Amino acid sequence: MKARVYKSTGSWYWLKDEAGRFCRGRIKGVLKIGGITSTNPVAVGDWVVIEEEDVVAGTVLISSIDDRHNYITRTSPHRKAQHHIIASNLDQAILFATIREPRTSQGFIDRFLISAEAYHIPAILVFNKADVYREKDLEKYAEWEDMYQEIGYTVLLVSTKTGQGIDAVKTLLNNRTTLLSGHSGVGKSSFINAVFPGFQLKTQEVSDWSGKGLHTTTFAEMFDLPEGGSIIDTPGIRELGLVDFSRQELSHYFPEMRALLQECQFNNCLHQNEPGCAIKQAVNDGRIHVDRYVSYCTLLEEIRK
Ligand SMILES: Nc1nc2c(ncn2[C@@H]2O[C@H](COP(=O)(O)OP(=O)(O)OP(=O)(O)O)[C@@H](O)[C@H]2O)c(=O)[nH]1
Ligand SMILES: [Zn+2]
Repeated sequence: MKARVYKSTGSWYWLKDEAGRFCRGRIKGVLKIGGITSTNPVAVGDWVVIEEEDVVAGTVLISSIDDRHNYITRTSPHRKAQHHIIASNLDQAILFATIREPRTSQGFIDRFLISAEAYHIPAILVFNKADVYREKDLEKYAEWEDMYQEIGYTVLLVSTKTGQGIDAVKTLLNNRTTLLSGHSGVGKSSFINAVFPGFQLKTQEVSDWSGKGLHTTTFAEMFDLPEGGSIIDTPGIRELGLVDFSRQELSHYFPEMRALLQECQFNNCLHQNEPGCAIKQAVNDGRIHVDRYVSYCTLLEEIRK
């Protein structure tokens, strides 16, 4: 029978089988996944095959893991030798951000988007605390909304306080597995509490099964939403780390640059001062937003060769 992993504590896993029953499972023998060595072979979000172990105790054995359509790691998706998979099979990642109290920086937003691109996870931007935005903040929001929508990202303005825009986010969560990310204090918990009353209670129940209390800071955990779909919200992974890749790869994770890369005169162009650079041309023409190009240059500086 198939089951999905909701929580991992190292040696035991909390699973939900196809019939909707929760059970506790552990790994049967040695599991190999596509030749990858991982410090935790089974991750939250994985689909696995289970076999009955102890019917009375309700425990099962995990005998194999289905291929993952994507996953996030603590270090990097490219450092295969030592990576630690935190969560898998994500349909989307939402970044909660704010224009005020406090202002999320564009650098942080772009970092998140680039990581999501590198992990092959569709990203959504949700700007919260609309109720406190002043005119200048709303102008900034409008500017970012234009800039990011133009590239193809979904951008929403919400307030968990007044309820503005909340239904639109709720709709996006339906029947999907969503990773929630964002700086501390942007209102992720407020959002969950506002749209899913009673959810807190449920988290408690699920987390108590091990009898060891909550260890959510180190281990990812997935929760079902009452109206279908599930979210992964773990403090330790709220800020998707910048993945580890080469300087050459960086522009591939900017969707607005990706389409133009073939047009640069040099195929190893880093879009700095090279002649015949299609990216710089597009920045000059206004087809690529100059602020996104600045983010690109800043990140390029940070990446060692
Ligand atoms: N004005 C206003 N304040 C909000 C809104 N949403 C959340 N807050 C406040 O922002 C603060 C942080 O909210 P939380 O929901 O705890 O933020 P969080 O993202 O879960 O933070 P961590 O749990 O630290 O990651 C709280 O004081 C909330 O009351 C909003 O829409 N408007
Ligand atoms: Zn170029």
